[in-house]
Amino acid sequence: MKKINIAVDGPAAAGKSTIAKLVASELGMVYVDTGAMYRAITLAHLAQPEVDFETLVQNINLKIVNDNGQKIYLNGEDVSERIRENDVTLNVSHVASQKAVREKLVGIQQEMTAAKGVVMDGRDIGTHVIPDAELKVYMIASVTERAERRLIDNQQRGIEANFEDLVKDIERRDHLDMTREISPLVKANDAIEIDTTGMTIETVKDNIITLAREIIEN
Ligand SMILES: Nc1ncnc2c1ncn2[C@@H]1O[C@H](COP(=O)(O)OP(=O)(O)O)[C@@H](O)[C@H]1O
Ligand SMILES: Nc1ccn([C@@H]2O[C@H](COP(=O)(O)OP(=O)(O)O)[C@@H](O)[C@H]2O)c(=O)n1
Repeated sequence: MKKINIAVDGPAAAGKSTIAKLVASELGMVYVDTGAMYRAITLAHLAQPEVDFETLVQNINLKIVNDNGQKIYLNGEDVSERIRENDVTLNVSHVASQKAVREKLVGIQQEMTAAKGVVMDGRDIGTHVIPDAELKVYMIASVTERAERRLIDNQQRGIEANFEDLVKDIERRDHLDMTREISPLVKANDAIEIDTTGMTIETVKDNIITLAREIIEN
């Protein structure tokens, strides 16, 4: 069977991580959430805002454990839940626009995908990290549906949230991510767009599995 990489990109809270994790599990592939890496660097920046980004990323110890899901450790501490909190979410797009940060993380991500067999989700995976990925998916959904989904996520995690603020945050982050200078969020020319508005998780997952199997088996 052919070993492939799958790139899943799209705006905030479109369902990328949820679907990428399920697809990886069903196909026996490794799931990598790159947003978590930008969030972990953001957490480090918030702890030391006076340190420039170049120095920050040189001295950081980031460990990513991908085993049926993903855990992320910052300087030895498991920060997988902490990075979902509002202070990180508010600052992450600014941190992710920094050249030193992107160079460091893209390097790690390209090492992780070199041997193939990875489903990786983010903003620039199909365009910059793995431009030769065998399957590229660009996942979108309406802003209101994305905010409703994130509201439920946050309530389940015990993170304070309300619908109006989530709509604003999602729109603000999408704008920053789509207009930044380095590797902005954009659909790769060869990506397949899936609008998940009104779709169940099962249906989205099955659509991508079908696309992947066609490539793997041919
Ligand atoms: N059709 C769907 N596709 C993907 N996620 C969905 C769908 N319907 C509801 N959800 C929910 O939406 C949320 C999406 O969050 P997440 O996967 O973290 O998005 P992203 O990685 O794009 O930010 C999850 O809580 C998931 O259960
Ligand atoms: N490959 C990536 C992944 C995330 N990011 C940045 O990291 C932020 C958080 O990503 P995420 O996937 O955790 O965001 P959510 O949509 O899950 O809230 C994004 O808003 C981008 O600013 C990026 O620039 N490039």
